Amino acid sequence: MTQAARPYIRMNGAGNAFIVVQAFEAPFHPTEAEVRALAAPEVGLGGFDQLIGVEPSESADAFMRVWNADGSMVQTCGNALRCVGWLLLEATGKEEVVIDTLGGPTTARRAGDHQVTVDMGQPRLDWTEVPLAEEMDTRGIELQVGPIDAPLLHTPGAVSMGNPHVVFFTDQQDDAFVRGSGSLIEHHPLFPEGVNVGFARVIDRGHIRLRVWERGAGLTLACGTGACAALVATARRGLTERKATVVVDGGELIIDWDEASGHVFMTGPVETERTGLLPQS
Ligand SMILES: N[C@H](CCC[C@H](N)C(=O)O)C(=O)O
Repeated sequence: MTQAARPYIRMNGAGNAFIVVQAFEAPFHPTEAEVRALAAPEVGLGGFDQLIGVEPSESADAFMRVWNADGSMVQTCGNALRCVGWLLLEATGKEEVVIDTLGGPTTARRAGDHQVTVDMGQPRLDWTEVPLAEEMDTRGIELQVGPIDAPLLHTPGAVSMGNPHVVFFTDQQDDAFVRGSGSLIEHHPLFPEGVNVGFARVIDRGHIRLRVWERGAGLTLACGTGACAALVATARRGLTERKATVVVDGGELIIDWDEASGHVFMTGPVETERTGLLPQS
Protein backbone atom coordinates (compact mmCIF):
# COMPACT_ATOMS: atom_id res chain seq x y z
CA MET A 1 0.00 0.00 0.00
CA THR A 2 1.59 3.31 -1.04
CA GLN A 3 0.57 5.96 1.44
CA ALA A 4 2.28 8.96 -0.24
CA ALA A 5 0.50 12.15 0.75
CA ARG A 6 -2.81 10.57 1.64
CA PRO A 7 -4.70 13.13 3.78
CA TYR A 8 -6.57 12.19 6.98
CA ILE A 9 -8.77 13.93 9.51
CA ARG A 10 -8.47 13.04 13.21
CA MET A 11 -11.92 13.15 14.79
CA ASN A 12 -13.70 11.87 17.85
CA GLY A 13 -17.28 11.08 18.71
CA ALA A 14 -17.75 11.55 22.48
CA GLY A 15 -14.08 10.67 22.82
CA ASN A 16 -14.11 7.59 20.54
CA ALA A 17 -10.96 8.28 18.50
CA PHE A 18 -10.86 7.95 14.71
CA ILE A 19 -8.50 8.55 11.83
CA VAL A 20 -10.75 9.26 8.85
CA VAL A 21 -9.19 8.70 5.43
CA GLN A 22 -10.80 10.07 2.28
CA ALA A 23 -10.82 7.29 -0.35
CA PHE A 24 -12.88 8.94 -3.08
CA GLU A 25 -9.99 9.45 -5.49
CA ALA A 26 -7.91 6.37 -4.71
CA PRO A 27 -8.84 3.07 -3.00
CA PHE A 28 -7.67 2.64 0.62
CA HIS A 29 -7.43 -1.03 1.56
CA PRO A 30 -4.68 -1.46 4.19
CA THR A 31 -3.76 -4.93 5.38
CA GLU A 32 -4.33 -5.88 9.04
CA ALA A 33 -0.60 -5.39 9.67
CA GLU A 34 -0.65 -1.95 8.05
CA VAL A 35 -3.62 -0.88 10.19
CA ARG A 36 -1.85 -2.06 13.35
CA ALA A 37 1.28 -0.21 12.27
CA LEU A 38 -0.67 3.04 11.81
CA ALA A 39 -2.23 2.59 15.29
CA ALA A 40 1.19 2.42 16.94
CA PRO A 41 1.70 5.54 19.11
CA GLU A 42 5.16 6.27 17.69
CA VAL A 43 3.76 6.68 14.15
CA GLY A 44 2.53 10.11 15.13
CA LEU A 45 -1.20 9.79 14.44
CA GLY A 46 -1.83 9.73 18.21
CA GLY A 47 -3.25 6.21 18.15
CA PHE A 48 -6.91 5.50 17.33
CA ASP A 49 -9.78 3.18 18.27
CA GLN A 50 -10.84 2.76 14.66
CA LEU A 51 -9.41 3.64 11.23
CA ILE A 52 -12.14 4.81 8.85
CA GLY A 53 -12.13 4.82 5.04
CA VAL A 54 -14.75 6.91 3.20
CA GLU A 55 -15.36 5.60 -0.32
CA PRO A 56 -17.72 6.38 -3.21
CA SER A 57 -21.03 4.46 -3.25
CA GLU A 58 -23.56 3.77 -6.02
CA SER A 59 -26.48 3.72 -3.59
CA ALA A 60 -25.51 6.17 -0.84
CA ASP A 61 -23.66 9.43 -0.26
CA ALA A 62 -20.63 7.35 0.76
CA PHE A 63 -19.49 3.88 1.84
CA MET A 64 -17.75 3.80 5.23
CA ARG A 65 -15.20 1.04 5.92
CA VAL A 66 -14.15 0.35 9.51
CA TRP A 67 -11.00 -1.24 10.91
CA ASN A 68 -10.40 -1.71 14.63
CA ALA A 69 -6.96 -0.77 15.97
CA ASP A 70 -6.03 -4.48 16.00
CA GLY A 71 -6.46 -4.50 12.19
CA SER A 72 -9.78 -6.38 12.07
CA MET A 73 -12.31 -5.05 9.56
CA VAL A 74 -15.78 -4.85 11.14
CA GLN A 75 -19.37 -4.25 10.11
CA THR A 76 -20.04 -0.79 11.50
CA CYS A 77 -19.19 1.91 14.05
CA GLY A 78 -21.87 4.16 15.49
CA ASN A 79 -19.68 7.05 16.62
CA ALA A 80 -17.79 7.04 13.32
CA LEU A 81 -21.12 7.16 11.46
CA ARG A 82 -21.83 10.38 13.32
CA CYS A 83 -18.38 11.82 12.50
CA VAL A 84 -18.49 10.85 8.81
CA GLY A 85 -22.11 12.03 8.76
CA TRP A 86 -20.98 15.44 9.97
CA LEU A 87 -18.32 15.68 7.25
CA LEU A 88 -20.86 14.75 4.56
CA LEU A 89 -23.56 17.09 5.92
CA GLU A 90 -21.04 19.95 5.92
CA ALA A 91 -19.70 19.09 2.45
CA THR A 92 -23.08 18.61 0.76
CA GLY A 93 -25.24 21.13 2.63
CA LYS A 94 -27.90 18.41 2.82
CA GLU A 95 -30.07 17.99 5.93
CA GLU A 96 -29.69 14.20 5.78
CA VAL A 97 -27.12 11.87 4.21
CA VAL A 98 -27.01 8.10 3.66
CA ILE A 99 -23.89 6.18 4.63
CA ASP A 100 -23.53 2.54 3.63
CA THR A 101 -21.41 0.07 5.64
CA LEU A 102 -20.78 -3.67 5.73
CA GLY A 103 -23.54 -3.73 8.36
CA GLY A 104 -26.01 -2.01 6.00
CA PRO A 105 -27.03 1.59 5.16
CA THR A 106 -27.75 4.24 7.80
CA THR A 107 -28.95 7.84 7.65
CA ALA A 108 -27.33 10.73 9.48
CA ARG A 109 -28.89 14.14 10.07
CA ARG A 110 -27.89 17.35 11.76
CA ALA A 111 -29.05 17.70 15.37
CA GLY A 112 -27.41 21.02 16.24
CA ASP A 113 -23.91 22.46 16.15
CA HIS A 114 -21.50 19.51 15.95
CA GLN A 115 -24.36 17.23 17.00
CA VAL A 116 -25.48 14.39 14.71
CA THR A 117 -28.31 11.87 14.91
CA VAL A 118 -27.85 8.51 13.18
CA ASP A 119 -30.56 5.92 12.54
CA MET A 120 -28.85 2.68 13.57
CA GLY A 121 -31.77 0.54 12.35
CA GLN A 122 -33.40 -2.26 14.30
CA PRO A 123 -31.40 -4.21 16.91
CA ARG A 124 -30.99 -7.89 16.08
CA LEU A 125 -32.11 -9.88 19.11
CA ASP A 126 -32.16 -13.54 18.10
CA TRP A 127 -29.24 -15.69 19.35
CA THR A 128 -28.42 -16.57 15.71
CA GLU A 129 -28.08 -12.85 14.85
CA VAL A 130 -25.79 -11.74 17.69
CA PRO A 131 -24.40 -14.40 17.00
CA LEU A 132 -24.12 -16.86 19.88
CA ALA A 133 -22.64 -20.36 19.59
CA GLU A 134 -25.77 -21.94 21.12
CA GLU A 135 -29.49 -21.17 21.51
CA MET A 136 -30.24 -18.84 24.45
CA ASP A 137 -32.73 -16.16 25.50
CA THR A 138 -30.75 -13.04 24.59
CA ARG A 139 -32.51 -10.99 27.30
CA GLY A 140 -30.36 -12.84 29.83
CA ILE A 141 -27.73 -15.28 28.62
CA GLU A 142 -25.86 -17.77 30.80
CA LEU A 143 -22.14 -17.05 30.63
CA GLN A 144 -19.39 -18.59 32.76
CA VAL A 145 -16.52 -16.12 32.94
CA GLY A 146 -13.72 -18.14 34.45
CA PRO A 147 -12.34 -16.85 37.73
CA ILE A 148 -14.47 -13.70 37.77
CA ASP A 149 -17.07 -13.33 40.54
CA ALA A 150 -20.17 -14.46 38.63
CA PRO A 151 -22.83 -12.54 40.64
CA LEU A 152 -21.28 -9.30 39.35
CA LEU A 153 -21.66 -10.60 35.82
CA HIS A 154 -25.03 -12.34 36.05
CA THR A 155 -27.20 -13.09 32.97
CA PRO A 156 -26.12 -10.25 30.68
CA GLY A 157 -28.11 -9.18 27.63
CA ALA A 158 -26.90 -9.95 24.10
CA VAL A 159 -27.67 -7.61 21.18
CA SER A 160 -26.40 -7.01 17.64
CA MET A 161 -26.42 -3.50 16.18
CA GLY A 162 -24.82 -4.91 13.06
CA ASN A 163 -21.93 -5.88 15.35
CA PRO A 164 -22.03 -8.17 18.40
CA HIS A 165 -22.53 -6.84 21.96
CA VAL A 166 -22.96 -8.36 25.40
CA VAL A 167 -24.17 -6.00 28.14
CA PHE A 168 -23.60 -6.66 31.86
CA PHE A 169 -25.75 -4.93 34.48
CA THR A 170 -23.22 -4.14 37.18
CA ASP A 171 -22.21 -1.32 39.52
CA GLN A 172 -18.57 -2.35 39.25
CA GLN A 173 -16.98 -0.31 36.45
CA ASP A 174 -13.42 0.36 37.61
CA ASP A 175 -10.62 0.05 35.05
CA ALA A 176 -9.15 -3.18 36.48
CA PHE A 177 -12.53 -4.95 36.47
CA VAL A 178 -13.55 -3.72 33.00
CA ARG A 179 -10.17 -4.52 31.48
CA GLY A 180 -9.88 -7.89 33.25
CA SER A 181 -13.43 -9.06 32.48
CA GLY A 182 -13.64 -7.45 29.05
CA SER A 183 -10.46 -9.00 27.72
CA LEU A 184 -11.61 -12.44 28.94
CA ILE A 185 -15.10 -12.17 27.46
CA GLU A 186 -14.16 -10.55 24.11
CA HIS A 187 -12.96 -13.92 22.78
CA HIS A 188 -15.24 -16.22 24.84
CA PRO A 189 -16.28 -19.31 22.81
CA LEU A 190 -19.97 -18.36 23.23
CA PHE A 191 -19.28 -15.54 20.73
CA PRO A 192 -17.98 -17.07 17.48
CA GLU A 193 -17.35 -13.60 15.98
CA GLY A 194 -15.99 -12.14 19.23
CA VAL A 195 -17.95 -9.49 21.11
CA ASN A 196 -17.95 -5.91 22.41
CA VAL A 197 -18.41 -6.01 26.20
CA GLY A 198 -20.57 -3.35 27.90
CA PHE A 199 -20.71 -2.69 31.67
CA ALA A 200 -23.95 -0.79 32.33
CA ARG A 201 -25.00 0.81 35.63
CA VAL A 202 -28.64 1.98 35.56
CA ILE A 203 -28.71 5.37 37.32
CA ASP A 204 -32.45 5.85 36.83
CA ARG A 205 -35.06 5.08 34.15
CA GLY A 206 -33.61 7.82 31.94
CA HIS A 207 -29.87 7.50 32.56
CA ILE A 208 -27.27 4.75 32.15
CA ARG A 209 -23.58 4.97 33.02
CA LEU A 210 -21.68 2.78 30.53
CA ARG A 211 -18.13 1.64 29.96
CA VAL A 212 -17.22 -0.60 27.02
CA TRP A 213 -14.34 -2.95 26.35
CA GLU A 214 -14.47 -2.90 22.55
CA ARG A 215 -13.72 -5.92 20.35
CA GLY A 216 -10.45 -5.17 18.62
CA ALA A 217 -9.82 -1.87 20.41
CA GLY A 218 -10.05 -2.40 24.19
CA LEU A 219 -11.40 0.12 26.72
CA THR A 220 -12.50 3.21 24.78
CA LEU A 221 -13.96 6.55 25.93
CA ALA A 222 -17.18 5.82 24.08
CA CYS A 223 -18.82 3.16 21.91
CA GLY A 224 -21.86 4.21 19.87
CA THR A 225 -23.21 0.77 19.00
CA GLY A 226 -22.40 -0.19 22.61
CA ALA A 227 -24.59 2.64 23.90
CA CYS A 228 -27.41 1.48 21.60
CA ALA A 229 -26.97 -2.12 22.76
CA ALA A 230 -26.98 -1.05 26.41
CA LEU A 231 -30.23 0.91 26.03
CA VAL A 232 -31.90 -1.99 24.21
CA ALA A 233 -30.70 -4.48 26.84
CA THR A 234 -31.87 -2.36 29.81
CA ALA A 235 -35.20 -1.45 28.18
CA ARG A 236 -35.88 -5.13 27.37
CA ARG A 237 -35.36 -5.86 31.09
CA GLY A 238 -37.76 -3.04 32.03
CA LEU A 239 -34.92 -1.20 33.81
CA THR A 240 -35.15 1.99 31.69
CA GLU A 241 -37.49 3.76 29.30
CA ARG A 242 -36.91 3.23 25.56
CA LYS A 243 -35.12 6.60 25.49
CA ALA A 244 -32.25 7.42 27.82
CA THR A 245 -29.03 9.38 28.18
CA VAL A 246 -26.03 7.06 28.13
CA VAL A 247 -23.13 8.62 30.05
CA VAL A 248 -19.81 7.36 28.71
CA ASP A 249 -16.29 8.37 29.77
CA GLY A 250 -16.02 10.85 26.87
CA GLY A 251 -19.46 12.47 27.04
CA GLU A 252 -23.17 11.75 26.64
CA LEU A 253 -25.13 9.93 23.92
CA ILE A 254 -28.92 10.12 23.64
CA ILE A 255 -30.34 6.77 22.58
CA ASP A 256 -33.97 6.43 21.47
CA TRP A 257 -35.39 3.00 20.59
CA ASP A 258 -38.41 4.16 18.64
CA GLU A 259 -41.47 2.01 19.35
CA ALA A 260 -43.24 2.55 16.00
CA SER A 261 -40.30 1.76 13.69
CA GLY A 262 -38.23 -0.39 16.07
CA HIS A 263 -35.23 1.67 14.94
CA VAL A 264 -32.58 2.87 17.38
CA PHE A 265 -31.56 6.53 16.99
CA MET A 266 -28.31 7.82 18.46
CA THR A 267 -27.54 11.51 18.95
CA GLY A 268 -24.24 12.90 20.14
CA PRO A 269 -21.28 15.22 19.61
CA VAL A 270 -18.60 15.14 16.93
CA GLU A 271 -15.25 16.91 17.10
CA THR A 272 -12.66 17.52 14.38
CA GLU A 273 -9.23 17.58 16.02
CA ARG A 274 -6.74 18.04 13.18
CA THR A 275 -5.78 17.08 9.65
CA GLY A 276 -2.53 15.61 8.38
CA LEU A 277 -0.92 13.20 5.93
CA LEU A 278 -0.58 9.47 6.54
CA PRO A 279 3.05 8.35 6.72
CA GLN A 280 4.40 6.70 3.60
CA SER A 281 4.69 2.93 4.05
N1 LIG B 1 -15.18 -2.39 18.15
C1 LIG B 1 -16.40 -2.51 17.35
C2 LIG B 1 -16.38 -1.51 16.16
C3 LIG B 1 -16.43 -0.04 16.63
C4 LIG B 1 -17.68 0.27 17.40
C5 LIG B 1 -17.68 1.57 18.21
N2 LIG B 1 -16.49 2.37 18.18
C6 LIG B 1 -18.94 2.38 17.90
O1 LIG B 1 -18.92 3.61 18.03
O2 LIG B 1 -19.97 1.73 17.59
C7 LIG B 1 -16.53 -3.95 16.81
O3 LIG B 1 -15.51 -4.64 16.70
O4 LIG B 1 -17.66 -4.34 16.50
